This record gives sequence, structure tokens and C-alpha cells, in this order.
Amino acid sequence: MNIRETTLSARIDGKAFAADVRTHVADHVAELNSEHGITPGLAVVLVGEDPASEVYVRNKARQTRETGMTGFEHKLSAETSQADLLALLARLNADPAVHGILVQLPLPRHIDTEAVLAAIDPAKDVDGFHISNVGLLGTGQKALVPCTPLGCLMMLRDRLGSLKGLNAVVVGRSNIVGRPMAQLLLRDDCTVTVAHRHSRDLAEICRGADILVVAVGRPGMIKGDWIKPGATVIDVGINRIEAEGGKTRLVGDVDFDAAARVAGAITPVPGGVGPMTIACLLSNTLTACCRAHGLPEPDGLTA
Ligand SMILES: Nc1nc(=O)c2c([nH]1)NC[C@@H]1CN(c3ccc(C(=O)N[C@@H](CCC(=O)O)C(=O)O)cc3)C=[N+]21
Repeated sequence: MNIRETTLSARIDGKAFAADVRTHVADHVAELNSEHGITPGLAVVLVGEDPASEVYVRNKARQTRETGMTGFEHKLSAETSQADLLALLARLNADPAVHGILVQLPLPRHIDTEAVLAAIDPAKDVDGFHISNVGLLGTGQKALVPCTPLGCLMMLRDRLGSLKGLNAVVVGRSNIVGRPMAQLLLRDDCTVTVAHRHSRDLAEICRGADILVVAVGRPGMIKGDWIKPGATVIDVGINRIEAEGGKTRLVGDVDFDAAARVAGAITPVPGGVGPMTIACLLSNTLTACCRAHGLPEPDGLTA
């Protein structure tokens, strides 16, 4: 097999995977609707006018409608007070048509992010950022799980079947990716190492990984010779860098071309973890809706 073929067979198509998840979600939504007259609803709250955030919010809203759910968009000015934001969250918490609430991060500096996340009803917390969901996940109980690590887990399970006994290395310890990812891998019986900016011998730690998940936000930081032959590599980084002709392009935290020659499987950027994150937001909304109504949850969409 030549290098090109090896590279292609190693590529995990997150875009196609996400489309499958959305189809599965849409089927279940249609069933909920016809059998119980219920339509899952997702409220997305955006504070301020960050252009990149607006693109994500627009994509989320479109995909929400495409899967048959109701999308509620709340765009607030960058000067919105914390009190006004909390008042909106109280209304959304009380609204029976809203099953999922997402407050786009980061928030403007004058707003206390922890207070805002704590104000979301944990049962509607489809980002899984409320400390109640964090605690449930950390103690192996039923929770709403953060979308990005959930998407990574789905792709790993699909690729590897059982993860039991595998050495998993998570690079990055953020609340939104690294930490919950480590919890999920532990729950699937991996031996988990969490590495971060102070870790010594990072290359050597990575070389021991059967599963390597990288979420640090540093373009191309993980080199090809840090990858164990045959390893499964999940690149969570989305970095916009300067390209030729004054343009920009997206790259991950892993040197993709070099790593793909060594890895058994690897997610590209774009087209890997990103699309799965949005698909999992929709599946979490469906999960929250089923739980709210005491109905069975769809298979394969939860951790
Ligand atoms: N409360 C909250 N929850 C989030 O989940 C959340 C957030 N805040 N704030 C911003 C980040 C970012 N995020 C992305 C989701 C999908 C893509 C995605 O689909 N990316 C495409 C490329 C898109 C492009 O071309 O720009 C890809 O990787 O293929 C990217 C980024 C969710 N976030």
C-alpha cells in the first residue's frame, strides 16, 4: 500500500459520521412527534457579536430545524447585564417547549461564566457544563455529557469497538474537553493519562497511547513521531492560521500528514470532531427531551 492509500484509510470522516447521527436523531424526533405529539426544543443564547460564534450559532439553528426540532435563538448585545441574562435563563428554564439550553462561550468579561452556567436547569444543560452534570459524570452516574468529548467517544467506539484496557492519553485539561473526555474514557475502562502544559516528556507519554485525544489549541503541536504505530488519534484543535495569498485555513493540534502515516486512524480538521460536536448537541437535546417526558432514550446516542 502506498502512503496516499494508507493516509486515506486512516482518516475518520467526522462529517459523514455526524450526518449519520443527525439522521438517527431525526428518525427518533419524528417518532416522538407522531406517537406523543412532542417536539424537542433547543434554545441557543449568544451574547455579543463575535463573527465566528455567529457562524456556529447559525449552523446549529439550521441543523436543529433539519432534524425536526424547534430552535429558539436569543441574540443579546455585548452590553447585556448579567441580571438580564440570568432573567432570560430563568424564563427558558420554566418554558416547557425548551428541552435544551446552550449559552455560547466565551461570554463578555463583565459576566461571571460560572454563575451563568450554574443558573441553567441541569436537566436542560445540553452542554453538560453545570457542576451537577460534571459531578454525575465524575461519579459514573447518568448525566448530560459535554458534546465535544461525547462526539469523540462515539467515533472511538465505532472505530475500536471495546476500549477496555487500552492506554488513553488526553492532552489538555479544560473543563469543556480534556477533563470530561478523561472521565468518559475511564468509564469505558481505559487506563487514562491526562497531560498538560506542565507535563514532562510529553512526546514519550504520547508514544504510549493506543488512543490519543488532543485538545490544546496549538497548531501542529503533536508530531508524527509522537504517535504509536496503529494508534487512534482524535484531534480536537481548531486553529485558524495564515495561509498563502493572505488567506487563512483551519488546522488541528496534530501534524496531520505526518501522524496519518503512523496512526491506525485519525480525525482531520476540518471535518472531524467539529461536525460531531454539533450533532451531539442535537442528540443531547433529544436525550434531555426524552428524560423530561419519562420516555425511553434513543440507543447509541448517550455515553
Ligand atoms: N457553550 C458552548 N458550547 C459549544 O459547543 C461551543 C461554544 N460554547 N463556543 C464555541 C465552541 C466552538 N464550537 C464548534 C463547534 C463546531 C465546529 C465545527 O463544526 N467546525 C467545522 C469547521 C467550521 C469552519 O469552517 O469554520 C469543522 O471542524 O469541520 C467548530 C467549533 C462549539 N463551541
